[in-house]
Amino acid sequence: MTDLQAHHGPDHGHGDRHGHGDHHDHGAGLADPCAAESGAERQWSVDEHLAQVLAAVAPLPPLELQLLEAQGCVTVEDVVSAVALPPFDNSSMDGYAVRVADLAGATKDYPSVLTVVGDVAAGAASLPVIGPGQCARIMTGAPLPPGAEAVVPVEWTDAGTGSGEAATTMAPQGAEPVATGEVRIFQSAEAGAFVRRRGEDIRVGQALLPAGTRLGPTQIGLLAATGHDQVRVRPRPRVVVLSTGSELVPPGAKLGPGQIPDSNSFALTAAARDAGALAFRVGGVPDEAERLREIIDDQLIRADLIVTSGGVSVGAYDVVKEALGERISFRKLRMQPGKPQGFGVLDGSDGGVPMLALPGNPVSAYISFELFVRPAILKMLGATEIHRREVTARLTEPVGSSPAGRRQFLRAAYDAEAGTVTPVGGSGSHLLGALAQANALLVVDEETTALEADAEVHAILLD
Ligand SMILES: Nc1nc2c(c(=O)[nH]1)N[C@H]1C(S)=C(S)[C@@H](COP(=O)(O)OP(=O)(O)OC[C@H]3O[C@@H](n4cnc5c(N)ncnc54)[C@H](O)[C@@H]3O)O[C@H]1N2
Ligand code: MOO
Repeated sequence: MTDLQAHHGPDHGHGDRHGHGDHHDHGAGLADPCAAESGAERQWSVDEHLAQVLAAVAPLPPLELQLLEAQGCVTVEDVVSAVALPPFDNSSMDGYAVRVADLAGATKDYPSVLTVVGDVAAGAASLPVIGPGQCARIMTGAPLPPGAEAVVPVEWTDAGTGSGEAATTMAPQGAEPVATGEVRIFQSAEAGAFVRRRGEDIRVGQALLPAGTRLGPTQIGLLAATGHDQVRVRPRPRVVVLSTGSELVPPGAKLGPGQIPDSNSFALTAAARDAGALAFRVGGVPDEAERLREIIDDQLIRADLIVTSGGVSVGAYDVVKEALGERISFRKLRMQPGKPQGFGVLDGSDGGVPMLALPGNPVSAYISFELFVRPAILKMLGATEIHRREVTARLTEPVGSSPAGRRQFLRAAYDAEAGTVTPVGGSGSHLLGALAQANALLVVDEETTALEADAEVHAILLD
């Protein structure tokens, strides 16, 4: 017995109600493999297993990361702005920087005629001083020159062409851009018109992002805009994903008799990345315990978490169990799919490395990931919300049978507008087609063996 096994909860040895009318449709009319019961062996609830997994993982120690390395990571301290945004008063339009008194009463028929004393492009370092009767050509984002109080867009002017017509661009076709001479302005403007004021977005000393913020594109943009090139976050957990099975070949390879493409390592690696991990896919490992042990021991050096699929049941070639039976705990969970699971903490060179051994059936592996691995990754990331959103919805059609004593997770389509959930495909753990169409998991609790249409149900949203 491993340490983990020694931590079994109070119902150790109770077994469950499984096996007593515990039949459910596996979608393809096959007998339920989960229905075979193994005597009084203790079975774990979903919540007990999850609690043990979460107790064994901790938020990773923080690091300073370059902004783009920190995407998807969670900040560990409040970030305060040392600068103002915008950093200086600047123009929001291509046009002319003016003094408002010079435009009093300006109209199409009686334009104000101003002398253009300079040209201010975005990034301009030296600025002309605008005196009475003067203006400067100015571009969007360029600093407002001293003396100017407002900007008029080029469309309110003749752009210096002398034509008396409103301009459509700063450089009318066929004409040279004019930053000297005179410009006619056909409308008056208020002080501050088309000027973006220093600090109107962010003030110096303003809190930008509180500790615990998950950095998405907009937060990264804000950090860059306020001059941060690095940010202190918890790094992404490094997750090594391994699939086991001698029948597996890489997708795209020619299939020999009995062979199938390895899909789990792809789905699980993608799911780990989606959760915010830095995931490494280690291709299918054949059912050879010694080989698997070597590979896992090699991976320990770079892993914060190891996830395997397959080889955890009771078959003759259940290689994960064979290879690691002494180092992690294997148990049965009161859930469908996902009954057989392994979990433990392996000794790494730099401390313990949690390992979750998920069942090989592709739907079981994915749903197990959603329920146990994803929250573990999010906890390591330091996220405050580690679970998917759950909703209550109205079931559109009956669920004929659900195994007693097991929490069942059915693939489902959730319609947020209608507030409904509809099962998609059967409950078989090999039915990947419907999984790819599902956006939710319909949860049928342990006590419920059938559901009527219109029943109020719980669903876990997958996106
Ligand atoms: N006698 C019993 N047999 C089974 C039981 C049981 O209680 N008694 N449980 C069944 C349940 S439930 C599950 S789930 C599976 C779990 O088995 P393993 O984790 O040992 O998985 P494998 O046997 O390796 O594979 C199962 C199935 O999935 C396919 N598979 C595996 N890996 C991949 C992959 N990377 N990509 C695509 N498909 C994969 C594999 O070919 C098998 O068809 O055990 C039941 N049996
Ligand atoms: O139903 Mo198994 O539990 O296919 O994962």
